[in-house]
Formats: sequence, C-alpha cells, structure tokens
Amino acid sequence: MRRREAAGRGRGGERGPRARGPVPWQEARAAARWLGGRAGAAVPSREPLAGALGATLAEDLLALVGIPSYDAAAMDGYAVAGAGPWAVVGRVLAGEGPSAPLGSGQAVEIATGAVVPEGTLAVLPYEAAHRGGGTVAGEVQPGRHVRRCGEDTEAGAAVLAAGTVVTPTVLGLAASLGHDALTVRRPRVTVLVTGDEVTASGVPGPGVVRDAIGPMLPGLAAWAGARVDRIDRAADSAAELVAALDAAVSRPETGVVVVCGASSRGPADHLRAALDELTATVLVDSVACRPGHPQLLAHTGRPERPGTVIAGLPGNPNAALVAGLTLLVPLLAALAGRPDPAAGGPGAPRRIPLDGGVRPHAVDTRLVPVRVGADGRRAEPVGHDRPGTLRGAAGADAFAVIPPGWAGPDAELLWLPR
Ligand SMILES: Nc1nc2c(c(=O)[nH]1)N[C@H]1C(S)=C(S)[C@@H](COP(=O)(O)OP(=O)(O)OC[C@H]3O[C@@H](n4cnc5c(N)ncnc54)[C@H](O)[C@@H]3O)O[C@H]1N2
Ligand code: MOO
Repeated sequence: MRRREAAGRGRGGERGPRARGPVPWQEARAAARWLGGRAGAAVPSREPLAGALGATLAEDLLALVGIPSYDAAAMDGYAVAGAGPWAVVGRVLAGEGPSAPLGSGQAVEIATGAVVPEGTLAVLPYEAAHRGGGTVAGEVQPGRHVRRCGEDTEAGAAVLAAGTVVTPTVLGLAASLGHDALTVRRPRVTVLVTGDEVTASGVPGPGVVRDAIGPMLPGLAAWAGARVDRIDRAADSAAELVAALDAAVSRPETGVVVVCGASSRGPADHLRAALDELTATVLVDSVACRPGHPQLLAHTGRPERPGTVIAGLPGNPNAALVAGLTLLVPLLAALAGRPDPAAGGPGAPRRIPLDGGVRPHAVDTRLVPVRVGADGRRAEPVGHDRPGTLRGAAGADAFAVIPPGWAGPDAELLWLPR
C-alpha cells in the first residue's frame, strides 16, 4: 500500500482524520460496526458443505430439488391401487428407480423411502395389513403414508434468506436440497502478534510470556462469522512492524488485520508509528474502558472509502479480550452481515442485576467478568479480572458493563462465546 514520503515521516503531515483522546466505550463499538458496514461486506466465496460451517449465506438458499424429491413411501408395507383386497405383484426397495405402474386391485410390497409406483392410492403399513397367500387386505385412506414430491418444499423455492448463519442444521438442509457447496461470506483475518518476550509454545521462563491472544482469536473471529487465515509474528522493531503490516494489508483476500500488543506508548510500542507510516486512517485511538484502554481501529482507505481494516489490541490478554469484544467482534459481524453475537442471541438477558460490590471507574467504562445464575436473573463477578489474566473471563459467561457513575443494580451484559 501507499507509504508516507520519507520527508514527512514522523512529522504528522497529511493523515486521515484521527480520533483525539479516548473514545467512549459505546461509541467505539458503534464506530466498529459502522466501519464494518462501510468497508463493504466480505467478498462472497464458494465453500464445500464440509467447510461452510459458521459462515453466513451470501445469497438465498434455493431448493435444487423438492422435499421430498419424488413420491415416496412413508411406511414399510404395501403400495396399493384401487379397491382391495389387492394382488401382490412385486416388491420395491429404497434406492431402486421407479417401478412399473400399478393397476387397480394390485399392490407391491414397499420400503420406507422407496419410489411409489404410478397409480398408488396409499401405503398400507404392515401393522394394518392382512396377508394371505398372494393377496393383501386392509383399510386405507387415499394418500395415506405417501410423501408427495415437493409437499414440504417445492423445487425452486427460496428456503433460507441471505444473512442466515450456516449451522449444522443448515448444512443438512442444503444437502437435502441438492447442494454440494454454498456461496457464503466469511471475512478473512490476519493476526500479527508482536513482542520480543512473547513465545508460541512451551512453559515460559523468566522474562518470557506465552502468547495468550493468538490462541484466542480464531474462536472469537469464528463466533463473529469470520476466519483467521494466518497468525504471523513481528519483533518489537518499527521497521519490522511496518513491513509485516504492509504485507498483511496488501494481501487481497485479507479484510482485517489484527495487531496484538504494541498499542501503548512505550519505547517498543510501534503501532501508531506504523499506521502513520502506512498513511492509514485512524478512527479510534484508545477507548475509555478498563481494561482495554490502548486499542485502535484504522483502515488503509480514504475516509469516504474504507480499505483493509486494522484493529490494534493491547498486549495484556484480558485487555485484548475486552478490546476484541469492543472493536473486533462488532466489526467482523458487520462485515459478515450478521448481528453482534455478544448480544447473546434470542432469549439471552441483556441487562440483569449484579450481586456483590462493583465500583464504577470515575471516567472509564469497566468490563467485569461475571457468571450468570442458572435462572438468568442475576449475575455475580468472578474475580481474577486484572488486565494480565484470563482466569476470570475463562470462567465467566459474560462481561458486565459498568459505565462511569453506575449505581446499580442492573448492568448490561456483553456475552462471551460459550
Ligand atoms: N505509560 C503507559 N504505559 C502503559 C499504558 C499507558 O497508558 N501508559 N497502558 C497500559 C495498558 S492499560 C496496557 S493494556 C498495556 C498495553 O500495552 P501494549 O499493547 O503496548 O502491549 P505490550 O506492551 O506489548 O504488552 C503489555 C503486556 O502484555 C504482555 N503481552 C504482550 N503480548 C502478549 C500476548 N500475545 N500474550 C500474552 N501476553 C502478552 C506483555 O508481556 C506485557 O506484560 O500497556 C500498559 N502500559
Ligand atoms: O488495557 Mo490495559 O489495563 O487497560 O490492560
């Protein structure tokens, strides 16, 4: 992408509009959703059914065949034609093609799911059939125990709307309707983990920290309908971060780049400088929340035409999670064209009373991990909620949102993936 001219480096120059000072927490979330809508929906792709789980339908799901797709027996027994008793003239099993038409007074033994012969009046289940030699007798009502072609769904019908989340059930339905692949939206994410002290495996020694954010992000992205394609690492050097960020935003398939760490103001925190170097437009530069203060939202386009989005998450893992729920999840859900999953879905309470003492912060919104009671009527803080630990959040159902000046008892909930 375009880089700043060498002469202008580090001296400001023409940069996009930049939010000054911490953005109120609710405004930051709204900005992320807004940007997700403006940056354009993720480009649709064809994915085989086996790979489409969790994506969002980019177009209506059409019935390539009806349900059922042929006239089928709904019971094991006899397909009969005309008035009984009927002469049994053969047997039809599931998997066989259409058999000869039945004449009046004839029957065939038939299996559930087999194609009923033309002329069939009804299927007489074994339990109601009286078999004697070559004939069968019993009571039937016209049409009984026959599933007519298209009686549930006609071929060509639009069965699910674009925007539907591809669940296991949707995959089963799509297969019933004859699909091998689906056209879906799934924003694609590249993660850049920074920090010379950060390692990706093993028990860390003194001065070394296990990367706790990289392992968390694929699931968080999937929850919002997106996919983490790759997790790259960058050392604490301005040049390396610029190069890694430049490479990441230049990949055409990448819609969002997440940078973990380097978001604060220390000597090794180069994200702002890197965004400047890449002449990115910065929409959010720190958010008035605790934890999660140093988080950023930027993009590579012009203010009126957003490009690849860059989300900066703080290095402290619990702060990164809060920033993930504040900026990244709303952004990805908007790009995928679906609601923010942190709202909890149908039936999940949005505001409930909080037990135990929680003190608001003077100017920032606090996000406190809570467990929600089985009846869904009360929530209780779980503790272990400092920026550097995920212990509280890992045992929590949601974050309670505590705005400045909060006097309780009800708090908004921001649900966690469960
Ligand atoms: N002078 C100031 N210092 C700090 C401020 C501030 O406003 N002024 N903010 C503090 C807050 S709040 C946070 S949060 C951190 C954010 O710092 P960075 O985003 O720049 O992250 P780092 O400095 O690289 O790391 C912070 C902390 O987290 C550990 N870390 C980093 N990456 C990971 C990872 N992938 N997995 C697990 N842990 C990670 C790192 O070792 C540090 O301990 O800045 C404060 N300072
Ligand atoms: O974002 Mo920092 O404490 O708020 O961890």
